[in-house]
Amino acid sequence: MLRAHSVADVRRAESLAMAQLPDGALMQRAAAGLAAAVTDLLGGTYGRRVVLLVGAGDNGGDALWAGARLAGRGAHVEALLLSDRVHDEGLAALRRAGGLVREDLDGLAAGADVVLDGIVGIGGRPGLRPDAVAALDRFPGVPVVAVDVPSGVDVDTGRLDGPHVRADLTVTFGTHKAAHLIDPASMASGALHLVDLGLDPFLEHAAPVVEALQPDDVRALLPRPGPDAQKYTRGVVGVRAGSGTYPGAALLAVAGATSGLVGMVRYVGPDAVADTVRTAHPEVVGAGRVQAWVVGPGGGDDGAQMLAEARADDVPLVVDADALRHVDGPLPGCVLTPHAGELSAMLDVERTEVEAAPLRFVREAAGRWDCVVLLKGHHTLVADPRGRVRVTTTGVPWLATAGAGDVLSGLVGSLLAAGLDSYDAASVGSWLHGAAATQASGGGPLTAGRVAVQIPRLLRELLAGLG
Ligand SMILES: NC(=O)C1=CN([C@@H]2O[C@H](COP(=O)(O)OP(=O)(O)OC[C@H]3O[C@@H](n4cnc5c(N)ncnc54)[C@H](OP(=O)(O)O)[C@@H]3O)[C@@H](O)[C@H]2O)[C@@H](O)CC1
Ligand SMILES: [K+]
Repeated sequence: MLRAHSVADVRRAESLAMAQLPDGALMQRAAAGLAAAVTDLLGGTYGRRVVLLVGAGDNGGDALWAGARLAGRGAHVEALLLSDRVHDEGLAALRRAGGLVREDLDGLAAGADVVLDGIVGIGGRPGLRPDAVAALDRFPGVPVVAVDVPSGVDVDTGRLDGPHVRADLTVTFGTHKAAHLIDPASMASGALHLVDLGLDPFLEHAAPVVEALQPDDVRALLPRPGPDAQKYTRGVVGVRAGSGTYPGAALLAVAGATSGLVGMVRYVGPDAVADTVRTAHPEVVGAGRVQAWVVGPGGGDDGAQMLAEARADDVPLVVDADALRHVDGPLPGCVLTPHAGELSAMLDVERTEVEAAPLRFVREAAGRWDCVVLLKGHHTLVADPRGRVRVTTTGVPWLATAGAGDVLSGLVGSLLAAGLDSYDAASVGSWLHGAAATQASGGGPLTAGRVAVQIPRLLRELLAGLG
């Protein structure tokens, strides 16, 4: 499991670790890891041109010490100091290694192979000062490596408030921070590289702000049939979706549900849609007992009725699309799967507010409806009423395509019916959905149907230990 911790917990862990180490040891570990990552990015050091943007704190100190290491190995390193006071020892080390130091933009070289953003780290406030913005503007198209976090983002929430760095790579220290994983800041972090500082023993009891499932976690959680399995004991999922206007949503939700994780899939909906569903999926049967219902995709005006009928069975539900606006009270054990527009309507706030602070609103929704809420986005969030949050880091931008959400709700429903609790079902389903999309995309466009077809292949690889 990948975990992101709060700034307060990182500070606590760092001070406990530092109490057992010689002065400056953690910064040296950070700088060594940073220099190695920059060397990898550049494919070497000799003759490479490196610009350091250096702020007042230890984040600038990391950049200076890493710059000294790179200069020692033949890189041409120039540091722009963005504050009157910067890390003294780091500055002296850079000078000793032959690095150049500038106090304003004028003397700075015009080109560079990489810019290191050591403006601010976990001690920074959101936004950037004009001198930092001007310095970044000087290097259009040059790869930016953020030191610990892209400067200017809100580290604990992932919110953006004013200008900020857009990194190609973020080299972070000790543990991940929320801003690396949570939208919109996650989009400013680029690729992530974690440098181990030996903080894990000191973070053991700190609850993460968010966590992200990894292939081994998903493999361990996947339901699999025992030797005495029967179709009913494996779980039965029912889908109430589709309408005369949106028959395709029923097909796609059923396609997500028939990924092979349950013993049986039922479909209940208008006769004409049911015929189409059964033609495409002959294994799907009609009404009967289920362990979970998927309600709402393409339901149109029937959303309220679909939800009422599914609730009558007293089994866990996945509530999606046209059923979401009819949720009128707590739904313990269930999963709601809104996108930002649907959640904003449910909470009666502007969509832009939800997009600016998805972590806040997904938590609020999980508390309000006493159930798991899966908020779809670039990095989908899954929150439970206890305040736990998982973030999905699988997937590709091509997955933003019509019908992808229908496949997801069917998939999550099948995991619920197979016996996973609502938090695991939603987060594992979202992980699988993103990973299947990445495979199906192969770097190019994809349709929702192809994501569904890919899921059993992905499961096969995961179960074989290839994921
Ligand atoms: N602790 C450890 O063991 C280790 C820590 N490590 C490293 O330390 C980093 C944390 O360092 P830190 O605490 O010195 O804070 P940091 O983020 O550098 O800057 C704070 C200063 O910036 C300023 N400032 C604030 N907002 C600003 C803004 N928007 N724009 C511009 N300036 C702004 C503010 O000063 P002022 O406002 O007074 O000018 C304040 O003094 C951490 O991210 C990691 O990289 C690693 O070496 C591993 C070991
Ligand atoms: K930074």
